[in-house]
Amino acid sequence: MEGGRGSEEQEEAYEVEEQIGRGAFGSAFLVLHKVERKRYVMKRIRLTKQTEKFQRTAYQEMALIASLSSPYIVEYRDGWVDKGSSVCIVTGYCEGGDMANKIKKARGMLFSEERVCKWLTQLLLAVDYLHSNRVLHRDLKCSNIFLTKDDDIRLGDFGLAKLLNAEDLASSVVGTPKYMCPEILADIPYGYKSDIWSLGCCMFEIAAHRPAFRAPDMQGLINKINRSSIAPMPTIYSSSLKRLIKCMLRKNPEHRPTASELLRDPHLQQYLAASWTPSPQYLPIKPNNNNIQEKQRIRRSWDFHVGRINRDAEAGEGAVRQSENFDQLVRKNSVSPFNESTNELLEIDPINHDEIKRIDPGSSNISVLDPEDKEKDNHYDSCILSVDIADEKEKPEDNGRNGVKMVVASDTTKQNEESERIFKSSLEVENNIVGSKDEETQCAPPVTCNKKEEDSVTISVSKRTKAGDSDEIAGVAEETSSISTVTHPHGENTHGDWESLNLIQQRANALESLLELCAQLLQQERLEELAGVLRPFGEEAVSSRETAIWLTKSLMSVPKFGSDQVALHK
Ligand SMILES: Nc1ncnc2c1ncn2[C@@H]1O[C@H](COP(=O)(O)OP(=O)(O)OP(=O)(O)O)[C@@H](O)[C@H]1O
Repeated sequence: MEGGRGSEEQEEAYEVEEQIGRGAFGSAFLVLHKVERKRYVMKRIRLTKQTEKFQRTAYQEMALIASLSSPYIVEYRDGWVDKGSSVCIVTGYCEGGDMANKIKKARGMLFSEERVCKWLTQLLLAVDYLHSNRVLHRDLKCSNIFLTKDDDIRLGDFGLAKLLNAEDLASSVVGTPKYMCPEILADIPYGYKSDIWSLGCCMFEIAAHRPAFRAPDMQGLINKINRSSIAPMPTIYSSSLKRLIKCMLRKNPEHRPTASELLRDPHLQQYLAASWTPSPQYLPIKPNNNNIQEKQRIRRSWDFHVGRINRDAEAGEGAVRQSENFDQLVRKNSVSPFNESTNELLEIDPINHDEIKRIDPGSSNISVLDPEDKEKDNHYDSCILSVDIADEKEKPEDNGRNGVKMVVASDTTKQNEESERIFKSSLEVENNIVGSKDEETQCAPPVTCNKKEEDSVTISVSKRTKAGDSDEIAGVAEETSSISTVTHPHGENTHGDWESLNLIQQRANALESLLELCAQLLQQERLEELAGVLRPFGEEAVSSRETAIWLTKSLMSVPKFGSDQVALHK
């Protein structure tokens, strides 16, 4: 990277094929490397500050950009300062174009859950890579997210904002107000969590094909951003995905998870495993302590859960054999708490979905990540509760049929016999809209795998809807919803308090998720499916009255907490 003659030679290595863009800060060209015969994109960014000091900064920034390399960021090829008036940066050419265009071209046809989750994972890997190298992107938007011909992400234009002067940047923010984060509005410096906000805005847009924040006027927009008031996302997406996007858009930057915390979410594990960098650092589950008995208990539960142990024998009298569909569903939607090669029990270490109290490492422009802070990330207790509306379109026998399947399961709770009586029974209901009805009641094992949580409640609802083969789905086709997690850092509260709190939280979340689902089905007038969801609470199964009594009792019997101790799930 040299100025003067050196830069001319560098520029001569490329043949300009066409100008592909002209923005406020300069121009973009599609160029061909004369020797490599490979296409690149050359961006010429005008330097507004001509001082020697600023040129030095420009070189430093380019050196930084040049030193970064990740499978999910646009490859840097070359860079120079052109006769002191502009910076030229040559990067890899992404044949798939940018995400803003991709959304436009889709013309309302939503992308599949799998595709959105893959993109989210790859973007998080890119952002985590930048942040681990203490680089802020500062200009994350759909038009800076590129796609390869294989539909993989390449994040572009990172770090460039630093080369632009403050006025230009301010005007660019005004030019793209939908990406403004609350801290910018509050005059708090842009930090790592501001990148997370912008990524949340991008992900919302990718999922919903419309901006996360929209208002008829600027004041309305600012109000919405300040309240972090986002419109609902399309119902085809799982609540796990929606939850991940929503938590990136929390108003308080400290409450937004980091990219690496998001990557540890169980919902993204399969996409992470398929990525170029399936680093163990993102595993949500970590080696547990040496409690052998506890390990055996969980191993047994797990084997039972995935059907390795005969359920009839395990569940005892009254149990009914579960359908093959249920087994497939459970396996498909479960993350094993074991390292299957070493048989080692692992512990779920999810993101703290609601109240991660971290110091934002990016509260100043570029700051050092605190290694101790990273350490702390590994010390969250957790419990899991899920309401899953799973896609079952892969099953040939279900092709094109609609139905609802519901499973309610709970681990034993020593403290509460009544809850055990009600929730130890697992209910499976299949309500086939087109044809045959098939109802079974079945005991199911616990799904949670946190050694500290004796009590867990899992409600899992799978719903089959007709889904096309196309990757881009119009309308409702599939849903896989939610793993709600309550976590807390060690030491903030007494263990007993947290156990009770988690228990209440799980129950409240279970109820909330169930009600949300029912309301949604009612609103969409999917009454038969609604009936299927509610059937387990009817006379012949678990009565709604009993459930209500049990929930009320358990909520009334818990100790009171100070408001600062309560991590509420939203
Ligand atoms: N690495 C790349 N691969 C493929 N296309 C690219 C690449 N970089 C930029 N482009 C395309 O070139 C065009 C111009 O890009 P450029 O970044 O200069 O402008 P912009 O995205 O419109 O504006 P800005 O990023 O300044 O807001 C856009 O259509 C963009 O999709």
